[in-house]
Amino acid sequence: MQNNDDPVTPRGLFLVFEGGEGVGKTTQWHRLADTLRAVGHDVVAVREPGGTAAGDAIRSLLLDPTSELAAESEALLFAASRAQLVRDVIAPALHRGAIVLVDRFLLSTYAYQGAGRGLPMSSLQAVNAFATGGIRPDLTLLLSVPLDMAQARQQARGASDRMEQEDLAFHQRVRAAFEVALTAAWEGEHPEVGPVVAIGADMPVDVVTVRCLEALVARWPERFTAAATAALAAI
Ligand SMILES: Nc1ncnc2c1ncn2[C@@H]1O[C@H](COP(=O)(O)OP(=O)(O)O)[C@@H](O)[C@H]1O
Ligand SMILES: Cc1cn([C@H]2C[C@H](O)[C@@H](COP(=O)(O)OP(=O)(O)O)O2)c(=O)[nH]c1=O
Repeated sequence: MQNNDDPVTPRGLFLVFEGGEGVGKTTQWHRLADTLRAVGHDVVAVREPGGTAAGDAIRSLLLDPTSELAAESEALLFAASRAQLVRDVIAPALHRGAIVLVDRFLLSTYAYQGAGRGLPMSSLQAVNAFATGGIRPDLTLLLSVPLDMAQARQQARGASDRMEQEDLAFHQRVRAAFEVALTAAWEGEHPEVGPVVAIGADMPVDVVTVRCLEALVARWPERFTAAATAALAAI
């Protein structure tokens, strides 16, 4: 296990999927993991909250519609799950050179607990710096679709959790926060998030996968051209 006195110096690649509910993050996270493994990459795919025994217990508490949590407790629980995931899974995988794909990370906290719940950004940054020990994504793929499409996809998926049950105004604040994260000014103020790239996800699943891979090829051509070629051939 890492501790905060032992800085993480990863060799692998840390990639994050972000966006509101129903944009297709989980679908693309699965597909990208499968596509990369098929061409021989060592891939570790985990989701937040969760991905460890403690994190999965925290996830149940956070998403259970009957849980009554103050906004501050909620933020600390998301951060606790993240702290465990970084130390048990993400940092060790990066050290051995794996590609780590995470379904949600810091940006979700800023959008949901910051914009959604109205907690101060400086507190969230401090708590999360402690939680992550300073480990930073190499790239965040921020998926977006028009609101009506996200809602239709969400309804098709069924049963809603504690966060999904929040009102429309909450989800509009979350959505707006994700959009702001694409601006150069926001990125400049949040170096801990790393670079963020927008992926238009309002297309068939296969096409969105190719878009994700193209974003990776643009940064790391040697590493991802084979996977992108295979994904294109599969359409
Ligand atoms: N590109 C797409 N086109 C049509 N349906 C999709 C697409 N991507 C995902 N879906 C469907 O939409 C629903 C939500 O997708 P999911 O990946 O769970 O979204 P998220 O993780 O962002 O909430 C699922 O039923 C999924 O099968
Ligand atoms: C990681 C994270 C997630 N969340 C929320 C977003 C989701 O509503 C929920 C995770 O549920 P999940 O089912 O994983 O998301 P999705 O349905 O989009 O695939 O937790 C936060 O509020 N803060 C966070 O830091």
